[in-house]
Amino acid sequence: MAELIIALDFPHAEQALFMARTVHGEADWVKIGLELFTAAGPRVVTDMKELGLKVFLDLKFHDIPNTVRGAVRSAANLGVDMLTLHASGGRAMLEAAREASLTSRQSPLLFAVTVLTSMSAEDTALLGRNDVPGLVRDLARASGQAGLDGVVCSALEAKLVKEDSRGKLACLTPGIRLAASPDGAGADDQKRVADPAFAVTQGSDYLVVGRPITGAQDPAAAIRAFQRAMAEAGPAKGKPEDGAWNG
Ligand SMILES: O=c1ccn([C@@H]2O[C@H](COP(=O)(O)O)[C@@H](O)[C@H]2O)c(=O)[nH]1
Repeated sequence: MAELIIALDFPHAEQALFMARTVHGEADWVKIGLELFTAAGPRVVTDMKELGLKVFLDLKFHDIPNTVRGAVRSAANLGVDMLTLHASGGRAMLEAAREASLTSRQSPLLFAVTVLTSMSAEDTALLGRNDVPGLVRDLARASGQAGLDGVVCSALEAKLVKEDSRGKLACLTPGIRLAASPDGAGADDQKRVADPAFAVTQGSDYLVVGRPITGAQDPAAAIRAFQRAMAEAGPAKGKPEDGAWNG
């Protein structure tokens, strides 16, 4: 069963904790990203853990292997359950991260970011690749070879990653919106977007949702709406043209 992760993108710990208490009991996972961690520091991780929540630390490490090894060790010591690094950091960096995770007491799950969901083929063309799915697949392969647990991609590539890795890599998909609209309305700054049912039918294991929940009038009700859509995902909804658009 796929799990929902709530992205707590706030500038102050108090706001994040207020939201965490509001959604408590509705979701097991929260995501602490660059904005919150930079503002609030490691203490906010401890606070979330004390509330009984699982913490996904989404700092997307991308540096030389020795530095990333140390960063993963530090994050593991904070007690995070999952963290991210960039797949494009190279094989040695990914392996250093894995070694640090495996030798830590907590061994957090490691997910490699393939192509950010805010990027389109126009963006990746600057990196010499205009086939987003192909680039996601290649970066996912490298992540799998380095022994990582999974990758971050959009729901549009989840099926490809699952098939290519023979189900070995878990898929974590941000860019999830309830009302998937072909003209991109409601997508905010996300380019590769899908609705929850589509993500689940494509094999996504973790769906990350921020603003549609944290910006809702009733965040707990919004979480329930996402969970209902995930639970209702039937096999008939898996056609590529349903529930997805590609900006
Ligand atoms: O490729 C990526 C990797 C990470 N994210 C993060 O997910 C959430 C999405 O928030 P929304 O408000 O639902 O758009 C956000 O914290 C990003 O940092 C991503 O969107 N895409």
